[in-house]
Formats: sequence, C-alpha cells, structure tokens
Amino acid sequence: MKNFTNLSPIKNTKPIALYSSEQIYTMEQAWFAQGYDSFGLMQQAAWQMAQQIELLYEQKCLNANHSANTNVYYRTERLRRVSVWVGKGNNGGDGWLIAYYLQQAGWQVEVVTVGFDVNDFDTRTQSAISNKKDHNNDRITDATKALQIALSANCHYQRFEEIHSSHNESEKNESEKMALLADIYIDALFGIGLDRAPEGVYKEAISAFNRTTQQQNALAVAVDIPSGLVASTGAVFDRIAVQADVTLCLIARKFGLHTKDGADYSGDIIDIPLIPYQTAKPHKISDKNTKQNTIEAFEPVAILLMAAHSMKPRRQNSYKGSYGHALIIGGNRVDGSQGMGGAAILSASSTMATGAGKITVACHEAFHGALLTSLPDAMTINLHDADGLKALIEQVSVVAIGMGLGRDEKAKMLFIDYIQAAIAHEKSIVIDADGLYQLASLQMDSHELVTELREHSINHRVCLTPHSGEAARLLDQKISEVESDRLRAIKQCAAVYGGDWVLKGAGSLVLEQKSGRARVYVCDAGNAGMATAGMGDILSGVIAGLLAQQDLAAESYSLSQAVLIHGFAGDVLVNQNSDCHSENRLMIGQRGLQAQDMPAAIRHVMQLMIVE
Ligand SMILES: NC(=O)C1=CN([C@@H]2O[C@H](COP(=O)(O)OP(=O)(O)OC[C@H]3O[C@@H](n4cnc5c(N)ncnc54)[C@H](O)[C@@H]3O)[C@@H](O)[C@H]2O)[C@@H](O)CC1
Ligand SMILES: Nc1ncnc2c1ncn2[C@@H]1O[C@H](COP(=O)(O)OP(=O)(O)O)[C@@H](O)[C@H]1O
Repeated sequence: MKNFTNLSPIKNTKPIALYSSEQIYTMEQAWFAQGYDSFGLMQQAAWQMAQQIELLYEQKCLNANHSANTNVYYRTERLRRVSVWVGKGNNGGDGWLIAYYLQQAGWQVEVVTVGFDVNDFDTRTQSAISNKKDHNNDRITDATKALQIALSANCHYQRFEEIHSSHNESEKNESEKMALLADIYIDALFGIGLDRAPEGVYKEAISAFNRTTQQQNALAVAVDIPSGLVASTGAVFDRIAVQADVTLCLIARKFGLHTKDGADYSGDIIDIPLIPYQTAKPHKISDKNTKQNTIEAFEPVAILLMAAHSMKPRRQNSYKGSYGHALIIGGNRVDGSQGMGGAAILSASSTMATGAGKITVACHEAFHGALLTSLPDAMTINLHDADGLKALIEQVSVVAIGMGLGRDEKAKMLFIDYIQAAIAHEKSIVIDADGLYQLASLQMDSHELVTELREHSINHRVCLTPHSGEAARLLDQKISEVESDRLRAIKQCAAVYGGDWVLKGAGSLVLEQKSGRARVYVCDAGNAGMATAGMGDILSGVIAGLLAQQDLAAESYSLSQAVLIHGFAGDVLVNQNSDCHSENRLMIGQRGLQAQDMPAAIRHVMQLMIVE
C-alpha cells in the first residue's frame, strides 16, 4: 500500500538512482575485484539488516503501545521471536546470518528452509561440502558458509516441506500456524537471482509466508527484494510474491521496486548501501567489449522521480499572451456514434488548470455547447475545418492531438494534416490516445510523416504518452511483451519515433532525450485511484499546459515535471480521504476518483510549487 506521508511536490531529497539485477551483480564483482571478500560483504549485509530488524521491532512495539492508548512507551520484556525463511541462493545466505546475529542478540529464532534436502543439514554432509570446491570461485559458496555458521550456533530450523506435508488443508494451516509463530517474518527465499516463476514448493512457501504474516498480523520484512518480484522489471509471475511491509534493499536501489508490481509488494524501502558503488571502479578485463559493458553498468537504468522543480511567481507586468496558447485537437464524433467529446474537454480543463494563458479546443461541433458550459474560458473551432485549423496552428504555442480524435480514415487524414502543419510551423507537439493509434498506422504504412516527426523532435518538443496497449501497437508487439519489460519498450519507442515518452501505468516511466542522450525516470507519484477513464486525457492537458508557458525554466516544462504534477494531483485527492477525521468533510478516495476532480488538485499542486 502506498504511503502518502509526504505530498509536497518540492522536496529536499537527492534523486534516487535505480539499477537492474545485472548491474548490481557487476557492482559486486567490481568490489570483489578490488580485493574485498564476498563472504565479508554478506556478513556486513546480514549484520546491518539484523540491526534494522531490531529497530523495526521496537518501532512496531511503539506503534502498538500508541494504538493501545498508552502514553508511556515501555520496552516489552517478553521474548522476541523471528521466523526467517531461507532459500538456497545467497539471499538465503543472508537469511541464515540474520538468524545467527538475531539469536546472538537474544531473539528466539526459527529458520524455515525451502528447497533444502534433509542431507543439507547433516554435519557429515556439511564437512563434505566444506571440502568441496565451488567450481567458479575455488571455494565453498557463501550461502553454505552462512548455513554452517547458523547451524553451529544451534539456530533452530524446520524444513517447510515437512511443516507443509499434511494432506488436509485445515491441518496444513494449523500446523503452519503452530510451527511458525513469530513477531517478525523475514523473507530470504529469493533475491535478485530469481529468473523464473516460483513453482511447486517455492510457490507454496510464498503463499504460506503471506498467509502466516497476515494471520499473525506480524511484520513481513524482505531481504533485498520481496521473493517473486523481478528486480530488473518490476514484474511478478502469476501474482506469486511475498507481500512485504518493509524491504531492506542491499547495495543499490532496484528498478523493479518502483514500477509495475513493485509498489504493491515492497512496502517501505530501507536502503543498506554496503559498498560505494557509484565510485567503485570497474574491474580490469582484457577483453575491450566486456570492459566497455562493465563501465556502462554503473549508469543507473533510471532515476526515481520524487520531487518537482520549483517555479517562480509570475511577473506582475504580464498578460494572457505571456503564458502561451494551447490548441487541443480531439473530441470527434464518428457518424452515428455518441462520440468522444469528453476526452478533449478533460484535456482542455487540465491545460487551463496548469496555467496556459489561452486555449482553443478543436472538437466536433456537436460538443461545442458542452465544452463551453463546463469550460467557458476556452475558444472553439470545428475539428473538421481543416483550413481554419491549419491557419490557427501557425499562431499557437503547442498542439496536443489525439484525445478522442477517432480511429477511422477521416480522422487519420486530419491527423496527418494537423501534424504536418505543426511541424511546418515548428510547434511543440503532444500526441496521445487516438493520435498514437494513427501514428502506429502510419508507421505500418511506412508513411513519411513518421520520419518527419522524428526529425522535428530533434530540435522541438514532441511528447508521446502511450499506455502499454498503445505502446504495443506502436511497436507492433504484444501487450504482454511490452509489459514484460517496460524499460525496453519505452527505449524502443524513442528509438523508432524520436521525442520524449511516458509509458503510463503504476510507476509510469518517462524518457527524455537531451543532446542525443536518453534519460529514463520512474514516477513515484500517482495511485490506483487514477486507473479511471479520462486520466490520460488529463495528463496530456498538463503536458500541453506546461509547454505553453514560455516564462517557465526549461526543467519546469519537462515531460517528467508534467507526469509528477499529474501524479501528485491524484495523490492529493486520495490523501484528503485518509486525513479526514470529520464525517462532514467531503471525501474523495481511490474508488470513485474521477478525471474531472483533477483540475482543482492540479491547481493546488501548481501553487505548492511556487517558490519566491
Ligand atoms: N556475496 C554477495 O555477492 C552478496 C549477495 N547478497 C545477496 O545475494 C542475493 C543474490 O544471490 P543469488 O545470486 O544467489 O540469488 P538468489 O538468492 O535470488 O537465488 C538464486 C538461485 O535461485 C534459483 N532460482 C531462481 N529462480 C527460481 C525459481 N523460481 N524457483 C527455484 N529456484 C530459482 C537460481 O537458479 C539460483 O540458483 C541478493 O539478492 C542479496 O540478498 C548480499 O548478501 C550482498 C552480498
Ligand atoms: N495504478 C496507478 N498508479 C499510478 N498511476 C496510475 C495508475 N493507474 C493509472 N494511472 C495514471 O493515470 C493515467 C491513465 O491514463 P490512460 O490509461 O491513458 O487513461 P485514459 O485513456 O482513460 O485517459 C496515466 O497517467 C497513468 O499513469
């Protein structure tokens, strides 16, 4: 569940760099190549995590005392119980050592092993393992060393397979409950090495972990990343992943914690950096290509967007012309259908809320009345008045096209005409919704406009805003292909079409191209209440509204700024609900949040961003 504690769009926080699993492995290797010991790093990791777990436990007691209306905090003297669930990789190794350190600190420790054979704990097998060399590193594995340390300290363990062997469901649940009583549960089943869907006993173990923590109302802490969540993509296979309250993120922040399923499973994230990875030197490898890759690996795959850029107040001596003229093209009505006027109206309303000086909406004439009723500030023009509209394009500052434009041939011709005019008059362009549909069709036809648009984007702002379905069509891929690696998809979109991109959804990705270099961001703002019709139209309006305002500094009308403002506005509306103590206050929450609620919240966020 998302934490809405800091809704100020301006924060004094350092940007957080996000990395893929491959990059983290490269950082570790670079560190070891400098002579540092891998098991020493695991011990450091586990020791620091054990200390964090103690702090988390104290915090939990403190909260429990507060919710029991006790004014005085007292440290509970009863035995602290921890259940550590370990897998066979190094993540499990971390788990064994956490168990060892917590036992030393006086905790009652229960390790639950998953995927281990009975022989794995046999002391004779252990000494045989100790003598066996790991074929890669010429030493026993770190995870095995960790297991040996915990076993020689008599850390109590159980095999999950045995706890779970009962055939009857209720017996199974009961035996789990009895065997696994604890205050804190540690998930050390899989870390960044997860490379396929957890199946069989692993799937069962993840479900049992979630079930148990929920039944016990206990704290679930994930080591490095919740088991089941893929660090490089944020994907979860078949919804099988540990539901963590807290994730103790080792070495560097993983990209997958923040996008797609990441936020649903990670809980609060606490960084345990361990090594100075940003300054760590790539190790020397004679092969030139490999060396090149290693150096590049330290560039983050993305930056977490958490804070907006501040804006200066407007100059007193200014007028509407100082803040640009936005043209919204959409809201078509295909003969006989109800039409899509609302899309253009919503987009126009957020363009105004963002602060554009003037706005004209080119929509089907059938919607002019409705538009003027809800937004009398807007001017109108008939969407099908091609000559009038092309002449108008010359005068405006930005053209946003596509929201309810239609997907038929007639709409395609309009799209071509208006984009050509916008390119000819060197305008900033925003393309959304049906505009993206039409662009994909033009790409399939190998239409020259696609190349013209790409060339235009080199020196002018072109912003394209697909969700996964639209991106899939633009790339001629399946939606599942886009969803399986959204980072790859947004980069492909930018490579094919040029321009700046947002790939919408939970943890929207933003790609901005500056001086021939693409930079990717993950938006930390926004919530599931925004998964309603019309929210994308609102976003295109915010982008157009910022682009129109020529008094803003360049970073203040960037695509990432627009995506953040949109997300913050959604969060402000939802937060209003959780803060509400009076039954008489108007409540807007995630369920029932409407796109038309957004303009007021956008104005609120824009106001918070002004710094004198
Ligand atoms: N010494 C080091 O390099 C350090 C490693 N650390 C820990 O090591 C973790 C990474 O360790 P590993 O690379 O061993 O990765 P994991 O501990 O995630 O385990 C990977 C192993 O699980 C198997 N596996 C993957 N998906 C599976 C599935 N669905 N079902 C069954 N088996 C599956 C893989 O084949 C591999 O053998 C990090 O997340 C972190 O917790 C930390 O201790 C920091 C230091
Ligand atoms: N779960 C979510 N978390 C964060 N943002 C979301 C979520 N669901 C939707 N949004 C945001 O709301 C907007 C929805 O856009 P879109 O799908 O194009 O809607 P529509 O086509 O109905 O206008 C996007 O900006 C998206 O990122």
